[in-house]
Amino acid sequence: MTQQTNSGNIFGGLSESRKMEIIGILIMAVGGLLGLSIITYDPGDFAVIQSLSNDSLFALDQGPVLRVQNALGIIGAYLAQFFVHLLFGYMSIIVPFFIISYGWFIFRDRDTSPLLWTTAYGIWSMVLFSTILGWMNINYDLVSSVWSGSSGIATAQGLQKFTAPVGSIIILTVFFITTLLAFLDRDLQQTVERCKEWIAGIKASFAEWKEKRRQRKEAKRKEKKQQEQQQKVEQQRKAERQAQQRTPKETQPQQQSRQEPERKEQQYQEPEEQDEGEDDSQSIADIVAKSQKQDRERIQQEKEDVQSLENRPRADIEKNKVAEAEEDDVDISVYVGEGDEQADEKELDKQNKDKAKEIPRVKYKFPTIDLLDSPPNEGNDVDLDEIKENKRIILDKLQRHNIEIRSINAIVGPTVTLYELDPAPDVKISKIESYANDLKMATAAKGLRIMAPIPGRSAVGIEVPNGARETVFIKTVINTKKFVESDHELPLAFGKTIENDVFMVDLTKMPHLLIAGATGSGKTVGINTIITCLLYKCHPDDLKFVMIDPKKIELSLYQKIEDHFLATLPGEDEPIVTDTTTAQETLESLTKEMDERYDLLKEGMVRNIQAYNEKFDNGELDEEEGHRHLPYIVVLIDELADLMMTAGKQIEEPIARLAQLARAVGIHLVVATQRPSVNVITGTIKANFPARMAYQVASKVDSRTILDTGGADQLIGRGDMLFTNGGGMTRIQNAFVSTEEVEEITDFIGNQKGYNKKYELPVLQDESSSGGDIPDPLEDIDELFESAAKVIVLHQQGSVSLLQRKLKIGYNRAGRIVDQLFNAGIVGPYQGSTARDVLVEDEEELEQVLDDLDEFER
Ligand SMILES: Nc1ncnc2c1ncn2[C@@H]1O[C@H](COP(=O)(O)OP(=O)(O)OP(=O)(O)O)[C@@H](O)[C@H]1O
Repeated sequence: MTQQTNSGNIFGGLSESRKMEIIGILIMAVGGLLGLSIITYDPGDFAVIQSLSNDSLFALDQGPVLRVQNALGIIGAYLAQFFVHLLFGYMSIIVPFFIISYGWFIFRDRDTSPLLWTTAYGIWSMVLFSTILGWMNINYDLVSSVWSGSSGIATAQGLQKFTAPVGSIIILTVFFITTLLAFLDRDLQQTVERCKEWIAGIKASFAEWKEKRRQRKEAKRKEKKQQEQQQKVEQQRKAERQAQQRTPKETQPQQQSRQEPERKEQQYQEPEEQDEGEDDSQSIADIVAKSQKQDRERIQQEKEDVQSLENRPRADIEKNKVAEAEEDDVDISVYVGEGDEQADEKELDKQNKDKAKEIPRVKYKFPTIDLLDSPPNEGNDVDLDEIKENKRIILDKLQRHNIEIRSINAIVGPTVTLYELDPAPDVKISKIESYANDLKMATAAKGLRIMAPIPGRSAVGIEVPNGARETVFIKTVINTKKFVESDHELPLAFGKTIENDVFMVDLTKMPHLLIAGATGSGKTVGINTIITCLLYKCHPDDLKFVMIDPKKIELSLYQKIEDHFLATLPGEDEPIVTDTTTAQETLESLTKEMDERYDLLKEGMVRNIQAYNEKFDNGELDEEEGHRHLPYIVVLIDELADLMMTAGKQIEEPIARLAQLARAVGIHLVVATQRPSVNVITGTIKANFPARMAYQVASKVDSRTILDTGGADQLIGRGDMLFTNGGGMTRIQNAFVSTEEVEEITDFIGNQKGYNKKYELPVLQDESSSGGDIPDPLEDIDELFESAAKVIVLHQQGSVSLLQRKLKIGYNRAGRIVDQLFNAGIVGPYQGSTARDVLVEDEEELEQVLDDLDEFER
């Protein structure tokens, strides 16, 4: 009794799952043993068993039993006899297979119902196949009865009796095919799908190949066109030279210097051409070409974006309608844009903390949001009386000129209010613009700007400055979700648009920025806004600034962040560049840094700095081979005019070169000037800076110089600005960052321990000295060396671009030849961006030098 209870307890104490596991294992064991007995079936075993008496069967002496061949002994022999001999031959192996499957499902505590269909299908297949094999056995004696079993043979015989051999084989074949199809069904569909995908893949690759071929053709066509243009220029020059030969000799240098800018401009305008014919520079040219293509696409995209901004349906701000008035017969609706959603006070700090943790190279804390001043009074107070008064004046003026307006929308921005006039259908919109001065006088508004029509719309826009303007505090711009959550590499939030939206761009996409504005218009604050945005979003590992400030005071506040964020020339004590010579050297060193970065990109087999850094950070590029993490470099120049006045071309050239080529390697320029005249913002500079920011300027001419159109002369100062990136124009109120705020931020960063070693720009010496990397003249001498020497002596000008043009070779090769000419004493040392002196006077002297060289070689 006690025992029973105990045993009952033993089983009762087992969990349900353990019971299932035990049952599962037992079933699998049964299946396994059955399988073993079937596999080791021996037709002779049954005769052995039958010859045994019952006594010998159970006798302790196992001698006769050992004569049974089946691995499972007598039991195995019985089982195999039943399944293999009597039932379905070796096809019976399906039975233990299913028993094991059921055992496994039970062991794993899985639902066994999905096995039902498979079991039914398995049994049917077993019967069918044993019958087919049986049919073969009886008709052709092809297979032994062990494969079909007695049951298979019996079924085949039965079938054949009623349907004759032909009928039976047809029936069996049909059953066979349908059974096979039932099995293949799902797989077949998948196979078809896979085939379809494969064909689609081939089609896509073909289309891609076609597209690439088209692009190649297009590039070739452009190249050809450029060559033709160049040839034309050449012919023109030839003609000019011929003319020169006819004019007195002393006028030549002047003419030459007049031609020089053209040539150099040309050089910068044709980057793809520079490396033509040089294998080693192909990939750099590729990178440049690709980045330029991306620039073009981006500008196009931005054009569309800006247009869509301008075409934005009024419904966007409709919900913020604050008033509607209908005193006279013209409706006016007043709107105030809601602006962007503010982020949680600590969100940016938290995000920055996480970012800093991810970069262990230096212990760094991002400046916190509480360093920035909160606005004293949030929101935009709308002066309805002022708006009604302005409406009255505008309507009054226009009606006097018989211009009928149907309705007016007033959109109140931080600095100006935009009055959108909907003229009657018969009114010629351009007519309104001609009354701009009248309107200005009537509203007594300084800086009234008319857009007739508003781009992309059939309305006329009149921007009238608000009586009381709102300061856009930098905190209200930085602490928005738009800024905090932005994934821009170098995010810049300039300020707010007329609709109170934060205006944001990515400097990496612009890719350089030209800023102009009269003194006191807000440029320096604008630059501070740019730096502040970057400091709040970028880690010092990813960003360095090069600051050039000839005015000496504007950027001096940033000296404190030198150990973290500033890049300088090696051995330079002053972190902020203030004199022209150092500025020139710094810019040239930056072009060298650019070239070095291109080489690194080429070696890393990537096309841009992001991909390169990703590869480097993943450990795919070896530091020992010179690879390094490349931070973005933002070059800030606050007062280009001062530099241009003293160093002219020597400043212009590296700026233009950087502006044209440096984008892909992460060097971006922000250049500001208070003198937007054509000798400061030259054609070359302008051509390479599509993104421009104009603060208030003195005249329409200045506005045209910077924006290619008027408008900046109508701005009202203190951060009121127009921004264009090649597309439309957006009026923005620049966010205000005070000197105190900048000090707080720079103190916060400067008080932290920075990098042990500052980020140094490359040394320039290599290029100018005779030793170093420059090849020995007697070694690996270029086959065009002699021709190059003749060209240089003939033109008395040691310039790389001259060789490029005359010998139709790439920039790198021409540079190498000039170095060889220097080593051979034919040209003088490197002189920055001016051509080298030619030390050989005429061809006769050159012959002598070349002969000496030949002798020396021998
Ligand atoms: N975004 C702004 N919001 C409010 N006030 C501003 C803003 N920007 C500039 N100001 C005001 O205008 C003054 C002049 O600005 P800022 O020094 O930036 O001009 P600037 O163009 O750099 O002049 P300069 O070329 O003479 O250095 C500032 O002291 C400030 O009071």
